[in-house]
Amino acid sequence: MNVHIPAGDVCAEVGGLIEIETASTCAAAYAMPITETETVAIHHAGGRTLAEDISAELAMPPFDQSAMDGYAVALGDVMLPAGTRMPVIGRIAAGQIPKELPPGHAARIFTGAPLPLHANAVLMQEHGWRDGDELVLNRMLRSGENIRRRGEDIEIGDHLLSRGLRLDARHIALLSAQGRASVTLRRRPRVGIISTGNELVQPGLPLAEASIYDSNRPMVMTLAAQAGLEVIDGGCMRDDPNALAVALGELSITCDLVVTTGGASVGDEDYSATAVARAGGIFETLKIALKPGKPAVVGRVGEAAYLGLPGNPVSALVSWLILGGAVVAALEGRRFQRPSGCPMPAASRFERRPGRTEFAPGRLVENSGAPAVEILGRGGSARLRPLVEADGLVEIHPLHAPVAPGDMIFFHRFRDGFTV
Ligand SMILES: Nc1nc2c(c(=O)[nH]1)N[C@H]1C(S)=C(S)[C@@H](COP(=O)(O)OP(=O)(O)OC[C@H]3O[C@@H](n4cnc5c(N)ncnc54)[C@H](O)[C@@H]3O)O[C@H]1N2
Ligand code: MOO
Repeated sequence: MNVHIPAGDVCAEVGGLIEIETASTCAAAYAMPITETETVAIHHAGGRTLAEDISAELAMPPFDQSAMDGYAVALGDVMLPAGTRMPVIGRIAAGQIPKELPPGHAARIFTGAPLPLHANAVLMQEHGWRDGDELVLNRMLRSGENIRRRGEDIEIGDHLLSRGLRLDARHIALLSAQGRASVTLRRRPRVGIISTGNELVQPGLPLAEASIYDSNRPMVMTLAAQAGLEVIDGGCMRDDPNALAVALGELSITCDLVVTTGGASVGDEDYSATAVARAGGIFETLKIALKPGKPAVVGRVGEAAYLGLPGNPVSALVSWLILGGAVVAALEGRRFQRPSGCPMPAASRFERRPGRTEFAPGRLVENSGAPAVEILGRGGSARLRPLVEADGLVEIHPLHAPVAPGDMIFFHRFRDGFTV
């Protein structure tokens, strides 16, 4: 059955265009959260979504230890002044089990080595010198100096990480330090990606007249892979809604999300919504208060979420970051939080009309010694060069028009999380 849900039923409309947040919510509503989990070796878990809550099973540090190369000193409650002398007995390297240190004595010790019993301070080796078997302090030493105490970072039972978290290198380090060789993760979302357009030619083949090379599919496949998804290449298809419907139906059997680029707008040759309907899916055509990335189709085919990105390459990129980010988060059972960007002053004037949130390529520059961002590539949703010359995307508020030099705009540095 073909079901078309008019945009107004679900989405709040603002001046004929829907707000970005509403569009993201609409897109995400079609995603069915993945419930399957799998156990994965810790060094393959980066970028994946945690499916278990993690509590500390190990205190960290696990034992009292030296934070410096130097001398462990059993100084009792007193503070030792510079010039103090004491006998040095023993040597403790990392990994060795120390003997008890009698009060008033010192032992050579190295960073990470366990403190001997009674030692309660470590003198950095730069702060003392050896006179035969004796250590001479050349500065004062207080109890507790240069010691990492057992459990001072983490105590057994502390809550560490919550299910739904996307793991990065910091989390992998913490899990490894806890002795975890593997973790339970949500299965990776599987995304099938198709580009559409009679004008498209595959890179590597000769370019026919009135044709361009397909750049969207490789770009979105790369973005999806960077977001930790399993990517299935659905190929490049002609503007034929029946053939596209068949391809969507096939991909929806194995994929959690099917993405097309092109044909998302209002032209007679824009077939993505028609193809979804012919595949038996449901959809909404969105007109979003977003520049570029105004048109998009969201919906579902079978059990797979569907996302029809606009054909212009920069539009496809922005639309993927905004809508794709929301759909992927929903599939992974995460709450989608669109990165807020970092406030930065604009380096120069940027003319624009109010109404839509605008994303434009931006380059970091220095303005009278202070960092600022220069907006590149005026109005070019089809222009890849400014995108490549940029350090990130600037985000301009819908009502901020025009942008004057020094005005605050929001900068999203490429790879600062704004890669989904
Ligand atoms: N009358 C209107 N026309 C258009 C509107 C509108 O509101 N009213 N919106 C414009 C906007 S904004 C965008 S964005 C585009 C979106 O168009 P479609 O999603 O239908 O995409 P196409 O028409 O198929 O292609 C647009 C453009 O992008 C090129 N393209 C398409 N696929 C690829 C690819 N895989 N690699 C590289 N380039 C691609 C295509 O050749 C076109 O130049 O619609 C506007 N029109
Ligand atoms: O939205 Mo179109 O994406 O302005 O180029």
